[in-house]
Amino acid sequence: MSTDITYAQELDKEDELNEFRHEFYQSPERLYFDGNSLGLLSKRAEQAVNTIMESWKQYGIDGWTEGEHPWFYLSEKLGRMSAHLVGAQPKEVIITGSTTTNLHQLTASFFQPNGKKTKILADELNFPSDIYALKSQLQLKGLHPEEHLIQVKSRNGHTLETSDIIEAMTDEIALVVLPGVLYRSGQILDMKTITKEAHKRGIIIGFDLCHSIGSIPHQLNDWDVDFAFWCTYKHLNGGPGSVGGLFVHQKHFGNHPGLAGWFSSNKEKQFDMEHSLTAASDAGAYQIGTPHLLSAAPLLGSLSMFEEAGIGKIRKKSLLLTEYLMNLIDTELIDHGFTIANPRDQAIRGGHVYLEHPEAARICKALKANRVIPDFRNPNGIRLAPVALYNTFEEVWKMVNILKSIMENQSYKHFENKRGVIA
Ligand SMILES: Cc1ncc(COP(=O)(O)O)c(C=O)c1O
Ligand SMILES: Nc1ccccc1C(=O)C[C@H](N)C(=O)O
Repeated sequence: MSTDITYAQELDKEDELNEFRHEFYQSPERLYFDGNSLGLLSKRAEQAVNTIMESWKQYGIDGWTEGEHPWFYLSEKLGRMSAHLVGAQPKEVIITGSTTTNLHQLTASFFQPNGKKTKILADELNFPSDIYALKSQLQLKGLHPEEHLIQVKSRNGHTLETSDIIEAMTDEIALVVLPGVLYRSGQILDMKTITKEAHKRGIIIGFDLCHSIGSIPHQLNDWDVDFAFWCTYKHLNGGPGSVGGLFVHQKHFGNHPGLAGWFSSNKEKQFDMEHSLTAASDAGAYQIGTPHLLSAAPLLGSLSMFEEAGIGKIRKKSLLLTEYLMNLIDTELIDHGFTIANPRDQAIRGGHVYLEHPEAARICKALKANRVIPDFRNPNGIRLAPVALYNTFEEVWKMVNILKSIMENQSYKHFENKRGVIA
């Protein structure tokens, strides 16, 4: 592979998603590689917020049923628009809540300790919020997390072995909750095999898709996954705090939600104001209260880009970008003490590259001072996400060369090797 910038420029010419980049607000002097933490704003997402504001302006309360996107049906509509990203039937997805509140809802609904089966299986590498939620759900059922939450260990601190996960599925496990893609190493778990093995043992299984949705394809319905949940502010570019999503397999339709509210209702019945809930007959049943419309609105714009681009093309470009980035790191940064700690194998490599370095915290600060935006993850990780819809190969080239000069001139030493508040 050539390390010349002209090679990167050639790759950009062949990029079939090229046009989408111009739809995002990209500052010309900034190189943004943090789309796995907060995706960039697109003009379509901005426009969609204006459209919802306009219906509020024009219709007041009647915006629930009037206007371009009647609010009463927006969560369902956005669910249908997201279904192809997770391989779901349209009615299996709803846009609602946040990652953590959806996990609470789904655990309250699907974790039914019974007889010997009283434990939840998770892993030791998942994002803390999921672990906090699972522990508190156990406590609500009067179960001690120290005893009832089992966390699969990682052999190398970065990845999980499918065989270790399966081995941990003992006859005491009632529920498994795992990430689809690990937030640090970017490893993709074999959701299909793990689901099959869980079901063989009579265990319900759900996945956190925060780092996989919009980055890799999924086949949740075919894989027979029981439930999944995710945020929409990373690869889906819904904006800070945008409304999350969840999937419930159609085989569970008709069950009562663990945490009910009037938006769990069948829509025809909702305004009958009865005190006994008739829950929606699809994933809509897992909604609770009034949708956060202004935080859902950007998704109308951003999801339309995914419908047009298609997750297949997005994944293809993402793999080329991360391959190119790793190759450049191998050749240009070899002498500077970096380790590529994400899997290289395409079958289990997610959408970002994870570098480790003992000086990672201050290297990230030096990158930011040079207008390159990575993110730092404790204790020594640098995440770099070249995003298919808006990053170019040339940007990857520039970023690696800036990183190289920071290492060569040791300018990172001007900063303290300590994380900031957020990263
Ligand atoms: C894997 C994972 N789960 C949960 C969360 C937290 O979710 P939220 O703050 O959207 O509830 C994040 C990131 O914030 C995450 O990366
Ligand atoms: N929600 C946030 C709010 C503020 C700062 C970061 C986040 C993240 O989403 C971090 C992300 N979950 C991560 O994988 O590190």
